[in-house]
Amino acid sequence: MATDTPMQLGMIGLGRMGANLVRRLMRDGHHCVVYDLNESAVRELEGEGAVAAGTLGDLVAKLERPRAAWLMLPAAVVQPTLDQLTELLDPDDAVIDGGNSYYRDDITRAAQLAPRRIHYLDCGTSGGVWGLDRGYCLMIGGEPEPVARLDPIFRTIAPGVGSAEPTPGRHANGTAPDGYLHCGPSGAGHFVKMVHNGVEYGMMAAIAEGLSIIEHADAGRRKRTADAETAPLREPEAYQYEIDVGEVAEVWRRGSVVGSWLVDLAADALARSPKLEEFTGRVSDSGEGRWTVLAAVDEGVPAAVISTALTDRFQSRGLGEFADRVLSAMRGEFGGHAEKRSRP
Ligand SMILES: O=C(CO)[C@H](O)[C@H](O)COP(=O)(O)O
Repeated sequence: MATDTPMQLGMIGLGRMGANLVRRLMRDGHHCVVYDLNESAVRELEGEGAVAAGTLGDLVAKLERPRAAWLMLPAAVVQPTLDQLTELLDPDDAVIDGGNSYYRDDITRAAQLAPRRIHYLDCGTSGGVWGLDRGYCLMIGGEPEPVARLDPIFRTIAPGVGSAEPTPGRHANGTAPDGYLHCGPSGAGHFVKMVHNGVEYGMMAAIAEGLSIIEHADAGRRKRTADAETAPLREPEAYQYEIDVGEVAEVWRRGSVVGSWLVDLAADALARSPKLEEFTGRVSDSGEGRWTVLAAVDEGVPAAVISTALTDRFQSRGLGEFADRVLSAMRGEFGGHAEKRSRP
């Protein structure tokens, strides 16, 4: 592949996502000027053909006008970086925030930059570490003109039409079949990406729970002590299966209704480590799940699966421990039920 319309883009933030976006752009014939606080990340991409910048000012100076600068940064450092960067920009330049910022911050930022005619686009970017080869699904918000101007950049980053079968009966115009979509005005891109990540929480939780139920299908074989904490297992003979969950994930990948990239990834992880012993099971969350639930509450829309998946993550980090103590205490109070000190 090689683009018909090579463009120049400044990339600020060369972590796994930013660096691979640059590589994908350069592979397709675009020109990148790159900056990161981590100099070795800059040098590495310079070795691959990017133009290195030592400071934000240097990056701005090396970009042709109207400039386009893409931020690929953790949400917490977007604002300070933007404050410095936009001081150096001119009317008609465009900034694209490709990270996972809160869509409400996009609305504020775009409005603040509008009087200076600096365009601010929000671009939800999904694809993770696999995006270099698979491409990244892009969910874009902002004014139509800069979105149209940057089309060759979005087109290169996105997976392209070949990445999925065409949907029968769906019109073929527009860019969604290529894997990128102008979702609406400022904030709309990150709004759609926020909900995408909420969906991700729910799907991940369902896959994990299903595989866990299968992992425990031998519960009838496990020895229980007389003072076990749990009620006796009903019909132990019904739970006598020792099923290899890695093999189940593998077979689900083939023709099943739940086959998906997330199942592919689960199968991969289980193939490397059947009991996943290197994980403690503390699952982080970086904001999008919470914001999705807040939006559902504001809209008055039921979102039980995503909400539960979010609080499961809190539980995984021990944040439910106090509630568990209160439960245990109440149980002791009303029934004199002593808490079991050790697990069977
Ligand atoms: O955007 C992503 C995938 O689409 C990121 O991987 C996501 O930020 C991970 O989110 P969390 O830390 O909340 O699980």
